[in-house]
Amino acid sequence: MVSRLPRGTRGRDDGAPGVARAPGRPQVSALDPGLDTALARLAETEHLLVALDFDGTLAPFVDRPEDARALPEARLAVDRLLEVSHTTVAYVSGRAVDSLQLATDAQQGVLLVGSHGAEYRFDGVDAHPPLDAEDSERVTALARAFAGFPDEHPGAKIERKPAGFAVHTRGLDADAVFRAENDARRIIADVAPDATVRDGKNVLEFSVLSATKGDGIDHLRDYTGATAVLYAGDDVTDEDAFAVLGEGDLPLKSGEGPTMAPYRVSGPEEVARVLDRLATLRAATGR
Ligand SMILES: O=P(O)(O)OC[C@H]1O[C@H](O[C@H]2O[C@H](CO)[C@@H](O)[C@H](O)[C@H]2O)[C@H](O)[C@@H](O)[C@@H]1O
Repeated sequence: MVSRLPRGTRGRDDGAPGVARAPGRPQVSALDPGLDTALARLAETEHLLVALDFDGTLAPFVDRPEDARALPEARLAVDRLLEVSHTTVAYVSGRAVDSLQLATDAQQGVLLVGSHGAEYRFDGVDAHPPLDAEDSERVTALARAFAGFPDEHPGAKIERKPAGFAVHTRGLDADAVFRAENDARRIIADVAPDATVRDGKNVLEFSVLSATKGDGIDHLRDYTGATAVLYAGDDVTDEDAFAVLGEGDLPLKSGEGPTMAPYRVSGPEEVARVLDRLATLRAATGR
């Protein structure tokens, strides 16, 4: 359901004369007043969990998944949040947890949720997907079935994950995307018809597990004892995370597209601005 969608302002009052800002900090700019009020309320909570999707939320999209990096100002805002007590930051991604660790160069203390809620790395301890023998066989069979895929679909890339694969089509023309996705869906239907299939931005993903980012948020909430959660995400799979948020939490959509999140900003730059503002508000509570 698409509900009211207050939007962060874009470019309004940026770099106003006389407004001092620390190097690397996002430019000072007024946020949507409704969003700013919600951030101020959130900052007052006893234990705050700030859970952040990565690609499209902290990091702009790039052609090669291994090249994606968070905007420096987003990273700096996370650093500021990590300095405040009773505040936990988590990265929650469709990436495998190893890939997420590499791409984020995750700061000490940041909790990681990978593979859409199937993998966790909390305080240096890994919890891997509980693949039984049958699941493992299905992953192996899929690997075999997709072995020739990049040759049959030049430009398409396969990204391996512990419980499945992503078929990347960024940069292909519409016909090639259509053929690649059709072919991938056919292979999955033949080899692992029960697999979970997810559409993303220029990517088709499939997993022999059915965990969602909503499971990831529930687990993070239990683990941290968080009394309120900000979750920011840009893609369809982030709707699973928004769906488990409730009273007192703050769902924030990054970028275009339908969403159930009541707050929206235009993309990673504005997400960084929101996080910086939240860090300021949270620090001002004296924690
Ligand atoms: O849940 P997320 O952190 O948003 O991860 C979703 C997928 O992100 C990555 O793919 C996307 O970003 C790439 C780098 O910018 C881009 O090339 C690709 O087109 C996007 O779909 C990642 O590679 C996937 O594993 C994630 O599931």
